[in-house]
Amino acid sequence: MDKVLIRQLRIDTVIGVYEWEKKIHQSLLLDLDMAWDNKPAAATDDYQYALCYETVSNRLTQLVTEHPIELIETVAERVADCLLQEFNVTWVKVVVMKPGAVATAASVGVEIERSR
Ligand SMILES: Nc1nc2c(c(=O)[nH]1)N=C([C@H](O)[C@@H](O)CO)CN2
Repeated sequence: MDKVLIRQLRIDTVIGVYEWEKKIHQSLLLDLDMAWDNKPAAATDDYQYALCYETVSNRLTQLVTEHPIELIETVAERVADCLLQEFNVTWVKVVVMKPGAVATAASVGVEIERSR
């Protein structure tokens, strides 16, 4: 299966369940695997057939930062839903990491796979 990948997309936003977290910005790091047939873009060298990783990155940053969110699970689900609905992706793996959330862990996060 062909994919378009985004790695370590940093999104600074209001995220967390505790009151103190609702007053600050914290970084999330997103890894995205998106099923996409890359052959048409490669065969024509035409951008219109490509899933634009820049457009996706900008849209997801807007989506995640537009409202405060408590759980990283909610972030992952909203991101997956956006990719399936708005970008015509048929399968996606979304990893959302919240580095620094647990002082004794390098990072913590969630991973989901969704399809339509
Ligand atoms: N499974 C999850 N557990 C926790 C989350 C979360 O989003 N998903 N969030 C928190 C707090 O916001 C934490 O990150 C504060 O350091 C705790 N557990």
